[in-house]
Amino acid sequence: MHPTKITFYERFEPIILSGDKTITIRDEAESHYVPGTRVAVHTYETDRWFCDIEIRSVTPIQFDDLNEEHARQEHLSLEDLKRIIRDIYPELDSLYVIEYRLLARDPAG
Ligand SMILES: CC(=O)Nc1ccn([C@@H]2O[C@H](CO)[C@@H](O)[C@H]2O)c(=O)n1
Repeated sequence: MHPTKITFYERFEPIILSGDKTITIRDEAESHYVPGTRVAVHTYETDRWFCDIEIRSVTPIQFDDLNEEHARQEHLSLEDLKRIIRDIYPELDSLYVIEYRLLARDPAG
């Protein structure tokens, strides 16, 4: 079964809902999303739903190959992106770029 839910740290909610953040970078355990499928987005902290996304692609990436284009799609500087990924995944080099588009957001949010 393909996964139909993903969580994000709450601090990224505004840039996801504005459409400025269009990728997330995850480990192998979270790499099994299927392009074309709809996924519910919840906050990591409280499991609150805040939008749905459609998966566009899932692409393997090595940490050392992260570039300015990934940073732009994360709405971060490359330096900040690398620091954040090192905080979440210390010592992990094999990562996955999950590209998505915003489908629906909570009208009350
Ligand atoms: C449980 C768990 O791992 N949750 C994660 C993991 C990653 N991310 C963000 O995705 C991008 C690349 O990693 C960065 O913007 C990260 O902060 C996130 O919001 N929540």
